[in-house]
Amino acid sequence: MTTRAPKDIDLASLADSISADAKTITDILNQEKLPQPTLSACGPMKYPGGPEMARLQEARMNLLTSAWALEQLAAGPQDYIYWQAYSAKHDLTVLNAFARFGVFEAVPTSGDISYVDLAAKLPLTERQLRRLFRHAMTKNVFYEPRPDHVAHTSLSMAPVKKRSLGPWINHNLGEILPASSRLADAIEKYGDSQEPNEVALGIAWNLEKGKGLFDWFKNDGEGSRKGWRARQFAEAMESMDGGGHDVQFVAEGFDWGSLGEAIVIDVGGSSGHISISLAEKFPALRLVVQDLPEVETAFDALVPDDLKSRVSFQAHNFMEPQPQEDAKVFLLRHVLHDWPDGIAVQILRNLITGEHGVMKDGTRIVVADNVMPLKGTVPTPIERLTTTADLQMWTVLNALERRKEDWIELFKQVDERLDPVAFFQPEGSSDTVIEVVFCK
Ligand SMILES: C[S@@+](CC[C@H](N)C(=O)[O-])C[C@H]1O[C@@H](n2cnc3c(N)ncnc32)[C@H](O)[C@@H]1O
Repeated sequence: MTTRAPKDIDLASLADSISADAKTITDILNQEKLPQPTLSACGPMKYPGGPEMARLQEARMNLLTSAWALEQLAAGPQDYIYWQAYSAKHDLTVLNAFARFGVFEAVPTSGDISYVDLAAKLPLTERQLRRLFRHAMTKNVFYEPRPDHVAHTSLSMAPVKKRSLGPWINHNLGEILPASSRLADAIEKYGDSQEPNEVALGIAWNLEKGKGLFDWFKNDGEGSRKGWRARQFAEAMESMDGGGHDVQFVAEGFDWGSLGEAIVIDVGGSSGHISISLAEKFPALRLVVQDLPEVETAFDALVPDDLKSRVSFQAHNFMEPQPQEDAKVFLLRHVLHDWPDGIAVQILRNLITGEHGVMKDGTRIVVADNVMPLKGTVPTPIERLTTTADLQMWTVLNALERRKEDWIELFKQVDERLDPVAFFQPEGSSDTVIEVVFCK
């Protein structure tokens, strides 16, 4: 894959490639008798994935890349930057308000509703609703099928059909967006600090000195509400199944079937969505999800009855030595990227030297995380997921997304006996699955 030089990008060539890629996608969906993408509320939620859809996914990535450039050329440089600075933040704030006040769910999934009737169902006035909707509709989030009435499009239906998108919006736009807007302030205040507490998040939320993201999540709220942010975060993580983070990629990235009957520890496994999907696919596995105690209620709500005998929850702080001794694999998905090197080293060492002594020979650590790609080696939409994750980690924890050589160096720093034997990035995945073997 090569990056095109700016001088080679023009309106006519973009329009041609968009037309060709759109035709490829349409034809493949027709051949497979699958529905076409649409903004109509009843449309499909996402494109089909898997290795057999590689050609469709490639065309889709090209189409997105070209469409973004087309928008920029159509706007022109001055207007594009001006509009970005002016309008884009409000695209996000309307989504945040819709999620916070239950607007997505309050609009009927078929037919429409008047602004007056909607206001009667919600803690928002008719005037507030009209203003929020008016802006959202410019980006096809809801539409007005007749005057003074609002109805769903496929975009506004997404959080209704996939409930975890609500907590995903609340976390990203309610909690992280105020912090992102303070990144420049954090740079001015802390320079290039690697301390997890000297971050934009702390400035935005006025966090107590020395307290970081997960302390805040655990402790915010009073009485039964205490820890509500940790629970919301766990629900938000469930929506990380799609957009390059599909849960199937963890299953595809390592030969779980070869383990036979085995115990797998899902370290920092949140509400267990990855363990549940592995348990469904690999019936010989037993999985233990370890996370902060505040997350257990979210786990209880998610784990299906028929998997309860094979997927369990254990409250465990990974800053302390590992209590499980019989595991064949420790899985860490989207955990190490949350921490700067010094702390990531400590988390991994706590696995190697646990409460019961040193890890057995041949035990594996499977890491599913971004490996920062070399520039121009992955499609732009996938690259944007890695750069987004990198900035998000910087903003909230002074952590980072690592390049392959950074990962190799990290394992070496932890223990010379750790051998990263495979780096595998499933087709369409933004994450790479890294298999690390402990050899005594
Ligand atoms: C980014 S999430 C990843 C969740 C999950 N592995 C996934 O792939 O969706 C990081 C997880 O680490 C957990 N965590 C943070 N600090 C922890 C600690 N000290 N001990 C155990 N878990 C912790 C958080 O509660 C959260 O569930």
